[in-house]
Amino acid sequence: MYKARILICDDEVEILRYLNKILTAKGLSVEIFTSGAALMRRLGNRGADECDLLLLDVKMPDLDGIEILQRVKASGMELPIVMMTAFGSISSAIESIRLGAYDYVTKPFPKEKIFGLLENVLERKLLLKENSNLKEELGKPAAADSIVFTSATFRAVYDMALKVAQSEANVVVLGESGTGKELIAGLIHNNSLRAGKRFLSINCAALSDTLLESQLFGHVRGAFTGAVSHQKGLLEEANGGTLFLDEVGDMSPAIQAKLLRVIQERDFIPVGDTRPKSVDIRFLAATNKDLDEEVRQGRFREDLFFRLNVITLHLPPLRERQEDIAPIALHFLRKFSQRMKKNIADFTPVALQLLQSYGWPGNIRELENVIERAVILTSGPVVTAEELPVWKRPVRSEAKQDDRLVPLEAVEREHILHVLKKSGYNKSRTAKILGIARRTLDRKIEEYDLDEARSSAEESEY
Ligand SMILES: Nc1ncnc2c1ncn2[C@@H]1O[C@H](COP(=O)(O)OP(=O)(O)OP(=O)(O)O)[C@@H](O)[C@H]1O
Repeated sequence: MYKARILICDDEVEILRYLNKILTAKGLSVEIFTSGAALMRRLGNRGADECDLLLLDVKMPDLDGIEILQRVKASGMELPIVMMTAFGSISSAIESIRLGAYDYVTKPFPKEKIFGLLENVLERKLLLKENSNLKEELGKPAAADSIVFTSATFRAVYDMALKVAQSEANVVVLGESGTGKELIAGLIHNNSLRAGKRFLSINCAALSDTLLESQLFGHVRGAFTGAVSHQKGLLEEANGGTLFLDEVGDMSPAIQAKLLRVIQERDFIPVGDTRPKSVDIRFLAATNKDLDEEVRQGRFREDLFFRLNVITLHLPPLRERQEDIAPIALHFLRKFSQRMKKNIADFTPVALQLLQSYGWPGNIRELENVIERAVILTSGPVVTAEELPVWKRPVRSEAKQDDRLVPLEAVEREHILHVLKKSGYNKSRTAKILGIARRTLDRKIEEYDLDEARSSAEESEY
């Protein structure tokens, strides 16, 4: 039998004694800490791998619970945290949920409340494990990362996502590549009534039509050459939960028609089968295409669009929320230095300024890659400008374009990228518009790493 391990941190000895008693009586393994510092020492020395839950008091004299929560989240440890708050301090409880706490309980609490919570956490942990196994098979990591931001622009989207999470409405998340669409979809699921059920995701652009169909609908034995056994599809696997359709704008008309039927009739027929199976799924979808335009052009079915797009969330690109760059960069710095067992605490002011003045066409995914690379290259305690490839291309945010004096090559790079994007990365057309030879364009694309920018920013447009 699996014995769950619970960490409890509170400066009130009475509470610790009470929790220790009821939890050990249930056969759980408990570790208690009377101060934030003691808890952090334990996590620092031994990590949280074999721990299932942290019960954490919000108010403590040495290190407050919110600060500990932030540190644990920033470190990338996968430890669900339940905050314990005093009666009446609801605002800090809500703040802690925003910062990634799993839940909160208000003191004094009956033991049923704690047991209920524990059951949820443990069940969720097992489900997440299953979930990530399945998702690994599909070649994508699970969306269990924490969401970091400080900007009001992102907060508006975040709050809206939490609001719609409670409803059963289907949601379309729009945004450039790498802006966090899948992360937001995961947030919606985790805060919905379906949170205890599965969250599965599939990239509709990455698979051929036949493969996408059999992944979604499953197939019976002998349905097509190579179908040697019966296989459940994601619709069946996600039953009761949420299915995230990434790059939904790339779905072919044939699959669109089949998906519409699933949403309307709440049933589907596996490939090669004759009997429909009923399903109850919430659909979340994302695309970096302009879906309205796709509908106008007749490439995306209007009826499916309306069914999926009950609510739309627009994720702003990183260049429009410059204040988020530093906290997110720091979050990745901690995550990667911990993973690579390095002790890199910060960026030099110049390095940070470079990160903040760059345009991030590949958004947060590009920032993540840049920081991962920097952590590999850094041997000292801080990341300097030398380790950041963006030093070659100090492209600023659009809004501040006119106030800054930037090198000519930065303007040239930006303009070439702009024309490339507008021409759908058609190099001959771009060269013509710019009035330069195709060879010259190729050279500049290489010099300014524009292929790299394009592959991170425009993958699916390709
Ligand atoms: N606010 C954030 N805080 C921390 N990490 C983030 C944030 N937003 C995005 N990320 C991370 O950035 C990476 C890209 O995010 P995600 O995959 O959700 O983007 P996407 O918009 O779905 O990308 P694509 O359009 O390419 O599918 C992921 O590793 C994700 O965890």
